[in-house]
Amino acid sequence: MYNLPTNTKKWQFDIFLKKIFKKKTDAPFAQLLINVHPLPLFHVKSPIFLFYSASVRQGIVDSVKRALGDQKVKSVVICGQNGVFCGGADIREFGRQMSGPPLVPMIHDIEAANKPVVAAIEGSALGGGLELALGCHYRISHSKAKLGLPEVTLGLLPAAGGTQRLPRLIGVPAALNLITTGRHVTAAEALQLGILDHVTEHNTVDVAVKFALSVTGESLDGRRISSFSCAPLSDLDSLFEEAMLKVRGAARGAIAPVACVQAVRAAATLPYAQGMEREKELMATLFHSGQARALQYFFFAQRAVGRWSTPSGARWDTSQPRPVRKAAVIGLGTMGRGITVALAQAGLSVVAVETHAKQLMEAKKAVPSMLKRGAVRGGTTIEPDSITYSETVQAVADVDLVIEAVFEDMALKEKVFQQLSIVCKPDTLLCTNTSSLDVDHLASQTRHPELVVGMHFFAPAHVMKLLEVVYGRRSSPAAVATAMQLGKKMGKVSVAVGNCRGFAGNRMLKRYLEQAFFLLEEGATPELVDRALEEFGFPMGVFRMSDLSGLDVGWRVRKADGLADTSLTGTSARVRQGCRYSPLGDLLCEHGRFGQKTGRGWYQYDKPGGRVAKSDPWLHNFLDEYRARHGLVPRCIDQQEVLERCLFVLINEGFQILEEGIAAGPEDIDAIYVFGYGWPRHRGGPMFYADMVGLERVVERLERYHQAHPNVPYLQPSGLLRRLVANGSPPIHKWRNVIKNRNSQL
Ligand SMILES: CCCCCCCCCCCCC/C=C/C(=O)SCCNC(=O)CCNC(=O)[C@H](O)C(C)(C)COP(=O)(O)OP(=O)(O)OC[C@H]1O[C@@H](n2cnc3c(N)ncnc32)[C@H](O)[C@@H]1OP(=O)(O)O
Repeated sequence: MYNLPTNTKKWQFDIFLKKIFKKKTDAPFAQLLINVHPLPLFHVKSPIFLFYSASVRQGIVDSVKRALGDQKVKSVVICGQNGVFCGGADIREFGRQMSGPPLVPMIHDIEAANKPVVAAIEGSALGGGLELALGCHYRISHSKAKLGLPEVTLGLLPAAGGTQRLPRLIGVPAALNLITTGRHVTAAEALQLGILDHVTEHNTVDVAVKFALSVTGESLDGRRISSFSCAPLSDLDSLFEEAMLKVRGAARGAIAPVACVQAVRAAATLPYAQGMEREKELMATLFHSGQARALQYFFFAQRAVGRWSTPSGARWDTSQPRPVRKAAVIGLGTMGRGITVALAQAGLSVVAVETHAKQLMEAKKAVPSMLKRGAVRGGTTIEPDSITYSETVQAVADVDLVIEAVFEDMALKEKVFQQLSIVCKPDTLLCTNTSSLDVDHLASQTRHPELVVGMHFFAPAHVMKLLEVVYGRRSSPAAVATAMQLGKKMGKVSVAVGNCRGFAGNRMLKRYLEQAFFLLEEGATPELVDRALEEFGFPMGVFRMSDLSGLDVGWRVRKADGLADTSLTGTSARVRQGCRYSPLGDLLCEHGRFGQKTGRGWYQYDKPGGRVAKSDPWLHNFLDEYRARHGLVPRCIDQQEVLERCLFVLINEGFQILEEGIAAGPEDIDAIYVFGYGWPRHRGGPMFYADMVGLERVVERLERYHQAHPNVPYLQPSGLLRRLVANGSPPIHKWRNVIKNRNSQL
C-alpha cells in the first residue's frame, strides 16, 4: 500500500498516486497521495469529490494512521484535490444510515499526533472541512479560499468539534458570529480572525509542504486547539443573553441557531471534553429534526430549480442562452429603478427609459444613490457610465434585451410591446416585468413572439433574490435560457414557470389572502391572523405585509377584474361568479386606507410612511359593523385554523399549479415561496411542508373546510394531491414521477 522508494537522493517529490477506493455509482472516492522526501513527509490528499463520505473518511483515517505509524515520516500535510480542500460532510449521507469512521475521533487522532500536521487549504474549507483543518496543528490557505461553518444553514451545528475549537482559537464573540450565521469568510478575514496561520498567493500545497518540513520536530504543545482555554471575557452571562436574544429574533423559530449559541456557551464555560459532550447532545436533537430535513431538502431544491424544463420539451441542458451585454429597462418607477440597478450591478450596460420627465429626473437621482449604497454594502465598484438615461423608446434600438416595467396596465403594456417590436433589433429579447398579466397576449403584439418572456422581479428588485421567468406558449428555448442565465448573473434564484394569471407565486398568494379576509369576516382580527403566521415563521403576517406593500395594489387589480364593486348589497355583496368573495380590502381602500403609505390600513401607524404597526380600534369597530351588516356571527378562531386555512389553501393551489405543468416540480414552488414570499426556510417551502404534515392530513383538512365553506371551490383538494394520496403519499422527491405521468407532453 505505502512504499518509500529507496532512491530519493535529492530534494524531490515523487508522487505515488493510488486509488484506494474505486468510484461507486453515487459515492465520492478518495485518493491517497504520498510525497516522499529525504526528510519524509506524508501528504494526505483527501476528498477528491469535495465532500466527506464514509469512504473518504476511511481513506483519511487509514492514510493518517500509516503516516503517524511510519518512523520515517516526520510531518504530514493534508490537502484536497483539484484545488478544493473540503466542502464538508456529504449532506446526502445524513438522510441515510451513516457508516464509516466518524469524524470526531478522526479529527482527535490528527490533533493528538506527535508529528506536525498542516492543512493546505485551497478552494473551500467548509463545515466538517474546516473542522478537520481546526484539528490540524497549522493552517495555510490560498488567498482565494473561503472558509466557514455553514452547518446552521442545514439545521445542524458544527458537531465535529467546531463549536468547541473555534471559540478557543478566535474568541467567543467572533466564533458566535461565524457559527450562528454560517457565513463564509475570505482567507484574508480568516487570517485576521486568527483561524489561519498563513495565506499565500502561490501554490498552497508547495508552501504547506515547505512549512511542514520547517516545523518538523518542534513542540506541538501550543498547537492543539482543544487544549486552549477561551479568552476570558468580563461579562459572559450578558454576552450570551444578548447573543441568544439576537439569534432568537432573527431565527423566526429555527432551532439550530439557538443550539449553536448553547454549544458555544459550553465551550466558554466547560472543559473541552464536557463541551464536546454538550455539542454531541445538542447535535443529536437537531440531527433528526424536521427543520434539519427541511433545510437540507431546501439546499438541494435551490440547485434543482436551475435544471429547468418546460412542457414543450425545452431544457436547461439543451437550450443555448444568448449573450446579453446591453439591456434596457422601460419605465423607471420603483420596479424599473430596482431592475436598472440589478442589471448594472451584474456588469451590463443599461439604457434606462422613462417617458415622464419628472419621473426620469427622480430616477436619475435615485438610481446612482441606490448603486452607491449597494457598492458600499457589497464592497463592489460600478462603472459610473454603465447607465444611460433616455426619455424615448428609440434609445433601445441596439440593445440585446429589454425589460418592460411600466405601470401594470394591459393597454399600456400592449402599446410598449408594439413599439419595442418596431424599434428593437429583430433578435432582441423582449421581457415583461408584469406580476400577473398574460405574457402570451403581450407576445402576440410583437413580430417575434418567440422572443418574448416574462421576467417577474420582486420588490425591491435589486435586493430580492427571486425571479420568476415566465415562458409563454411560443417562447423559444433560447429566450427562456437567456432570461434564466441573466437572472443568475444578477444574483437571482431564477425559477421557470408557465404563463397563467399571477404565475406561480401570486396565484397561490391570492388564495392565501382570500382565506385571511374570510377569517376576519368569521371573527378573527388582523392581529390574531398575523400572530399565527409570524409564529409559524413568516417575517410578517399577511395583514402587516399588505400594509407594507400597499392595499391599493390588489384593489386596482380587483377593480380591473370587475370584482371590487362595493355598491352591491345583501348576499350579492359577498359573492362573485357564484363563489364567496370578501370586499373587506376594497372597503378599506375606499376609506383611503392604503396601508403604511397613508398611515392607516389593517393597522394604524404614527404617520404616513410609518413602520410600526399598532392595533387600530377603528378597524375593530369597522369589522364589528361589517359583520353585523352582513349577519355574520363572530366565532372564536384559533391559530391552528388560521394556519390550516391560509396555508393549506395556498398549498392546494401549488398542487394545482404542478398538475397544470405551470411549475415543473415542487422545488420550484418552494424556492419561489422561500425567496419571494418569506416562507420560513426551516420549513422547506409550502410543498415540502405538505409532505411533512402528511398529504392525507392536508386532504382531510381541506375537505373539512370545504364542507364548512362549500362556496369556496379552492378548498377542494386538487386532483394531483388526491392522486398522490391514492399512490400512497410518496415522499416529495418522487412527486415528479406522478406529475410526469400526467403532463407527459415531455
Ligand atoms: C441520535 C442521533 C445522533 C446523530 C448525531 C450525528 C452525528 C453526526 C456527526 C456529523 C458531524 C458532521 C459535521 C459536519 C457537517 C458538515 O460538514 S455539513 C456540510 C457543510 N458544508 C456545506 O454546507 C457546504 C455546502 N456547499 C456549498 O456551499 C457549495 O456547494 C460549495 C462547496 C461552496 C461549492 O459551490 P459551487 O461550486 O457553486 O457548487 P454547487 O452548485 O453549490 O454544488 C455542486 C454540487 O455539489 C452538491 N453539493 C454541494 N455541497 C454538498 C455537500 N456538502 N454534500 C453533498 N452534495 C453537495 C450540490 O448539490 C451540487 O450538486 P447538484 O445539486 O447535483 O447540482
